[in-house]
Amino acid sequence: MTDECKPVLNTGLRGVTVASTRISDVNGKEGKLIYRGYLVKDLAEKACFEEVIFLLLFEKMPNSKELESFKKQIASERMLPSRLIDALKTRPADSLPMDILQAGVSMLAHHDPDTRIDGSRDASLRMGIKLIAKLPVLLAAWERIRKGKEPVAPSLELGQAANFLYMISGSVPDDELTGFFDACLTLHAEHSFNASTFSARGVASTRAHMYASIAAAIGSLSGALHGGANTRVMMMLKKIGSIDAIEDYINNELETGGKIMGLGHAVYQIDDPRALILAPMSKKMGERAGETKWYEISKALEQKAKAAFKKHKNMDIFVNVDFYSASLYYSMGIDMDMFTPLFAISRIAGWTAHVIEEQFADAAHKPMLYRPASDYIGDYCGPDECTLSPIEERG
Ligand SMILES: CC(=O)SCCNC(=O)CCNC(=O)[C@H](O)C(C)(C)COP(=O)(O)OP(=O)(O)OC[C@H]1O[C@@H](n2cnc3c(N)ncnc32)[C@H](O)[C@@H]1OP(=O)(O)O
Ligand SMILES: O=C([O-])CC(=O)C(=O)O
Repeated sequence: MTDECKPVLNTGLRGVTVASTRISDVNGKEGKLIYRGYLVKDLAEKACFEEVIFLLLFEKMPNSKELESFKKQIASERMLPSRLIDALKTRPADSLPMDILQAGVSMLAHHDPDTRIDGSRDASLRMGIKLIAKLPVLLAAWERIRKGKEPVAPSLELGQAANFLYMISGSVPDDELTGFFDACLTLHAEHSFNASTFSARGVASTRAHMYASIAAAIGSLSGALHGGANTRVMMMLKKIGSIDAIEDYINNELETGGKIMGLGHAVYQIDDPRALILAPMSKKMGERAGETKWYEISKALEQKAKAAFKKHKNMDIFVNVDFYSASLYYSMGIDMDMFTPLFAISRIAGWTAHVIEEQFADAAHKPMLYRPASDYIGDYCGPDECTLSPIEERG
């Protein structure tokens, strides 16, 4: 077969089902996202993030007693080893927070005896809960250390959302701010076999432990085409700067083959249901901060980009989760390079559930070690293998 006749195999596994999952479903046609049977929209409106974590890990919504005890369990696991804080203080202040998180997760493994227990579901669950508790504390500690401040010790009383905002600022946030951030955590918590979750599952499929799997997921989430897009959306909004400059920006990107960050999705063929919830939240948070400019530029950019894609590329384009979270976090006063780490301290809930499912699903649904095939383009020496000549004879 000549090269021209060869089928294109760079499919990114789009539409290929690689395993079953009970954790979530992304319906790309209808724009519906379901966590273990519940619509994400309902969860964001009516449940707190800890209820969602419980649902993802234990396959049911908790009752009040279960929730209280689960919240206490998470709070009791928040403290970081002092040697880890000392290590953070040795890192260059301009290290990327996602790199700090990835390295921090690997360092946390050194302190956890559960990593030494091979193959136990209980140990895996314990490691997952420890990571859910510690990841935001690690991030908040870094946010302060890089600015020359001492970390704030985590609270035993506050929930995940309020405690994180408390640890970065040193003051307890009001209920409105906590509520907004809590909903953001719920909206980002899980999304089936996205790139970072698939990375975690790929590592877990080798029976490596929870920390190894989560470190891989964090690396994957950091990329610009995945979770890293939210930071780039804000950079783009700042570069555009005003509604008047939007059209030129879009035309330039489309003409030069660039990407408009926060648009497009590998699964959704309609606006991302999370973006539909985040857009009005961004507007409200802008009003609260006394600056709606970034929301307004986002809204106008969405409309103009949709029209431009139709005109220039004859295709429909849709907003994804990263599009409005950017202006929302910015209005909350969060630094731009912290947006993707915020994604990580939420998605840790989904990742841990997936690692456990990958390793401990019942026999009928147990996934196999991932090992896809590849198409070797072996045209180095024509149709035959290359002759290995001694080093002194090589050109
Ligand atoms: C949490 C998340 O991970 S959500 C995604 C976050 N990522 C982003 O926002 C980055 C920008 N978006 C993108 O790069 C893409 O939309 C992806 C990678 C997310 C998904 O895209 P895919 O399903 O792989 O589609 P693909 O990249 O093949 O795009 C199809 C066409 O639409 C174009 N397209 C898709 N998204 C965009 C975009 N944001 N800007 C410009 N063009 C785009 C592609 O260039 C391609 O055009 P072509 O056929 O002329 O080459
Ligand atoms: O599912 C995907 O490909 C990306 C995404 O939206 C997510 O991980 O939240």
